[in-house]
Amino acid sequence: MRDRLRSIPVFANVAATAFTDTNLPENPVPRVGEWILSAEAAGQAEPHAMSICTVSADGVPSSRVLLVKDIDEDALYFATPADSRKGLEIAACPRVAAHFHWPAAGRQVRLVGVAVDQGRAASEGDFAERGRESRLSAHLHRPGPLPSRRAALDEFERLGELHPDEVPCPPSWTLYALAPTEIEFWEASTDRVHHRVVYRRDAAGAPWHHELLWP
Ligand SMILES: Cc1cc2nc3c(=O)[nH]c(=O)nc-3n(C[C@H](O)[C@H](O)[C@H](O)COP(=O)(O)O)c2cc1C
Repeated sequence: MRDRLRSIPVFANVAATAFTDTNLPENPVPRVGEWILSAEAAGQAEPHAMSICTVSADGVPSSRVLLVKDIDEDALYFATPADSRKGLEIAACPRVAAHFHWPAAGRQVRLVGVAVDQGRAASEGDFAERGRESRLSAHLHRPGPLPSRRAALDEFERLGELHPDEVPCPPSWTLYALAPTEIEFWEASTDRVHHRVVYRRDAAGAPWHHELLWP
């Protein structure tokens, strides 16, 4: 395994860098969206998927992948059930870390911030924009173990019959804003002298400061 893993190419698709010290915006949040779109243009599948790490009340971290639904000047938005593991952990500790890796673009972004519940109207608005199967599958979220895959398939079919037209938004479906206080942009360079810049601010809404970091 060791030799096999060490033979896998890295940064194979790195293009000429567009990341320059003179091209740094004052507000880095929209730049995350720009990097998502340029990763898509570079051929990255699901470039809007980020891993997000939460922490349990007793300090045990856990991470999973979520889709980013929107980005504005101040935050990234994601949606998930509030009674999921991540939702319960956010309720106990809203501080989260998130991460994108776009191999097709040779880039990553790391974020630290707080997750903020956007309320029922925004959550229902997000739910309404999901495809029918995704709306139905949101109703399959239950606590505890699943007895068999058959049970989930049967329940999915039952839900489809129960809701032939409109699929109601589950009360726990929640749109969250991830308002970052730290964002680090990383871009590979073929000479291995990679680029890093970190932005920090004291709180959401406060001014951003940035500095370059050693590779
Ligand atoms: C590409 C991808 C996108 C996903 N998008 C979402 C999403 O937007 N919302 C969500 O609740 N789960 C999404 N999931 C599933 C989560 O990764 C996770 O398995 C699920 O939400 C349960 O997480 P939890 O037990 O940590 O709460 C996605 C998974 C993948 C691989």
